[in-house]
Amino acid sequence: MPPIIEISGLRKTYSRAFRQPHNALDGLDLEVAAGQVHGFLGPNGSGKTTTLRALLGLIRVDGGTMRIFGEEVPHRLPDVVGRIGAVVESPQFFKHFSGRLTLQLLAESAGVSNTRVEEVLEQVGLRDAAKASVKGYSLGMRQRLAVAQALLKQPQLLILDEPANGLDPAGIHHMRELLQWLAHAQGVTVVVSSHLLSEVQQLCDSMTIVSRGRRIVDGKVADIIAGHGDSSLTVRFPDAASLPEAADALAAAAGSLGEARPVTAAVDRDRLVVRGAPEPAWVTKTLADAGIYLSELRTETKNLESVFLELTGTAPVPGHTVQIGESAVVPQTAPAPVAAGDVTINVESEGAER
Ligand SMILES: Nc1ncnc2c1ncn2[C@@H]1O[C@H](COP(=O)(O)OP(=O)(O)OP(=O)(O)O)[C@@H](O)[C@H]1O
Repeated sequence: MPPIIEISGLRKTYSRAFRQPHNALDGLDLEVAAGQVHGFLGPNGSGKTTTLRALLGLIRVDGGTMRIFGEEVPHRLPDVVGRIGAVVESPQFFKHFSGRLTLQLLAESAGVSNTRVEEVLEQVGLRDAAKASVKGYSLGMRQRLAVAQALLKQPQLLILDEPANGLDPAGIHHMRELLQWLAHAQGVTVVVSSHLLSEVQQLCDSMTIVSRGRRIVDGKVADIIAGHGDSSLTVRFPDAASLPEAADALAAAAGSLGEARPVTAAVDRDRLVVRGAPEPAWVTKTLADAGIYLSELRTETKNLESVFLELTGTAPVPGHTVQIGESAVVPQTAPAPVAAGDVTINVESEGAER
């Protein structure tokens, strides 16, 4: 099955008063496969919201190609917009309406039944607060209402910008279960941009990490962590004077292992950091054979946060070539954005380009 979202070589430059133009997207590539939760991760200002807004036809881009459900957007957005639900940036609602009335009005205008309103209220956990007016809703409740709104038309693609924003831990848990259920049981493709790395690690099947408007890495979350998750061992001794001797003993023993991947043992202040050891017991035995006894041996496993920091810390600098994948040859000017029309989108200030 072709990807649900395909973006190639996307470029967006913002002009800024009295300053150099800023390349928010510098040849960004993105692919999202069907029926999974895909995390879109990147440091502040790396271009996530710009990408999502471009995809939804809310801003013009300066180059690149984008496809949703195989249709080129923004040209063909009207053909696919009915299959997309999205929440981009802070949702805006009429404060004096209740959550239920808000959804009922939207449902009516979209030709969706009232039964569906009750279903989505239940799904996002707002049933008990459905009668209350939105002005009394917390940020997290508004976020749930926005997701409910995006779900009304039973979209096949759900795009959420920072969905955990404002949610408490129980709300995050609930949202995670809902999004995973939608993807895994209902076959909805869910794209989630987030800063919450541990949340992405728990929520997403696959992810794309971006930095400075470019893709740094993409793939299954578990594979990315495993691929960059070179765990290390921290070894401490009763006497720090043993450190150089221990490092030498491990280096000598590593030479006879004949492993393709070298074992390294580096002294770092009061500890030895060992990488590439076949197993912790190999370190203990090697040191004991050399007459060196350790006081602590700890495995330091990398998580998504350390992988993210490592990858975005070594991100490409502006103007350099893309690291992963090739950007397509792109037109210099993309067609005008299509109005949001009947897509379920919440934006703070539609199309406003500062
Ligand atoms: N309308 C605009 N006018 C000028 N510059 C903009 C505009 N929108 C975004 N930018 C700049 O483009 C870059 C990318 O912004 P964008 O909001 O896409 O990043 P992001 O990854 O979503 O960031 P965050 O995680 O902080 O939301 C930033 O440097 C931002 O300041």
